[in-house]
Formats: sequence, structure tokens, C-alpha cells
Amino acid sequence: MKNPNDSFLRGRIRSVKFAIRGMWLLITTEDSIKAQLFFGVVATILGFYFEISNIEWMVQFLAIGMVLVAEALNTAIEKVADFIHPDYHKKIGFIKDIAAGAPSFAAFISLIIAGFIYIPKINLLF
Ligand SMILES: Nc1ncnc2c1ncn2[C@@H]1O[C@H](COP(=O)(O)OP(=O)(O)OP(=O)(O)O)[C@@H](O)[C@H]1O
Repeated sequence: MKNPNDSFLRGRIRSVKFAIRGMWLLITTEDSIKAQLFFGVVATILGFYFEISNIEWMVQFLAIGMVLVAEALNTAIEKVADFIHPDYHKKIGFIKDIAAGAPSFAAFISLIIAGFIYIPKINLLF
């Protein structure tokens, strides 16, 4: 929440602190984020191994970022849903299913990107 005594700069610094705390909470408490980070690290190692180009690095990091952002937003929606309605409800199930579709889309597109980057390089090995 905005503190009315904060100057513009102080307000921005406070927001950045909360945002960094949010990233830390996601990384340390959410298994889904940990799993996606693991795949991101694997893709980065593969990138070094296959010496991918600058453009391929950029596309790969965009894909990793897209998955992490979608997963983080999905987690936030799940938390809000659990907070406003902790008991079973068909609509909560529907909302959570739709929210889970976001990281699934991102992961699916990332797999296609990985295919474009790595399948030709793997083919060269054989
Ligand atoms: N309160 C609820 N009411 C109805 N259905 C629910 C409810 N909570 C969860 N579900 C169903 O269970 C699925 C999984 O929900 P859950 O909150 O466990 O997410 P998850 O994908 O397992 O998340 P994570 O692994 O990140 O904790 C939802 O997509 C929904 O179909």
C-alpha cells in the first residue's frame, strides 16, 4: 500500500524491495516455480554446451521468462482463490484450471522454441 509520506524515489525503492521479496518467496516456497527454474537452468546449460547464437540466447531467455512469469501469476491467482474461498467450489476449480492454462501455454510454446534451437544441433551430433 502507498505510504503518503513517501517521496517518489522512496516509494519506488519500497516497491522494488517488495518485488524482490516476491521473487524470493516464489523461488523458496513454490514447487512449481522451482521446477520451472530447474528447466531454465537445464536449458541454460544446454545453451553453453551447444554454443547457441546471441539471438538463440535471447529467444531462450524470453521463453524461460515467459514460463516463470506465467507460473508466478498462476500461483498468485491460486493463492487469492484459496484465500477468498478455501472450501471446494465449482467456480474456484474453473478459475484455477483456467489460470493453470497460462503456464501450460507458455511451457508448450517454449518446448517448440527449444525444438527449433536444439533439434538441428542434436541432429548434427549423429
Ligand atoms: N477450492 C477448490 N474448488 C474446486 N476445485 C479445486 C479447488 N482447489 C483446487 N481445485 C482443483 O484442483 C486443481 C489443482 O488445484 P491446486 O490449487 O492444488 O493447484 P496445483 O496446480 O496443484 O498448484 P500447485 O502445484 O502450484 O500448488 C485445480 O486446477 C482445480 O481443478
